[in-house]
Amino acid sequence: MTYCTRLRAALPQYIVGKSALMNQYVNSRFTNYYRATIGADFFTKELRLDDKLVTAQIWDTAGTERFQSLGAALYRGTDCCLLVFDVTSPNSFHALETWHREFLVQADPSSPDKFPFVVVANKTDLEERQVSPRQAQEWCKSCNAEYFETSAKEAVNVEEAFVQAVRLALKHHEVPGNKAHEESVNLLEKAENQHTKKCNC
Ligand SMILES: Nc1nc2c(ncn2[C@@H]2O[C@H](COP(=O)(O)OP(=O)(O)OP(=O)(O)O)[C@@H](O)[C@H]2O)c(=O)[nH]1
Repeated sequence: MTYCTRLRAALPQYIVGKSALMNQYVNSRFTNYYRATIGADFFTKELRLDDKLVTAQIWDTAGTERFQSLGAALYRGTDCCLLVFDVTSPNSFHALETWHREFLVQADPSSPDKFPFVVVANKTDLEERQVSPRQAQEWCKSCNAEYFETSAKEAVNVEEAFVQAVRLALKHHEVPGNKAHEESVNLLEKAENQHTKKCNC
């Protein structure tokens, strides 16, 4: 059975390493080269979770673009949101509050207080850390978000963070009445049709 779920990396306007995290998770690669994301990038990743084959759609949104300008359509139907900050940038950490709030406004989930968030503290390989794990964990507790410390550069905890996001996304997706439920089912049908076509060729 194939499950299809959607995640978004909705992130503050700092170059916190969103694309690097994606690249590490999807392609097992890292580069020091910086290329700004324009609009949003889209990736898929297939993974086996327990007995289920899951296709995760992961959206990497541009950190330099105003959140609102991307439009609610991009955020609706999301099953889980990853909020990323850079542990060497207190500003990127403080911006999480705004991104968290704005995401809920734009995505407009059926039960905002139950919507799953994963907070990712990235660039932990750097020595000039300025946001402590305790500080970050306290904030996560206040909004019921799960917390991971990562280094996209050294491939530390990246897979763990994404896999947990997929688990939470599936759980959210399976709750009838969630807006994401219907949209994801449509996506699943599309994927199956494509698969049949491929097999017939
Ligand atoms: N040392 C270190 N550098 C990192 C890490 N992750 C990303 N970087 C670097 O940080 C810079 C920005 O990374 P990106 O992944 O492009 O950042 P982004 O958040 O996607 O930026 P936008 O696309 O502008 O939103 C790049 O030069 C990366 O090489 C990390 O874990 N450790």
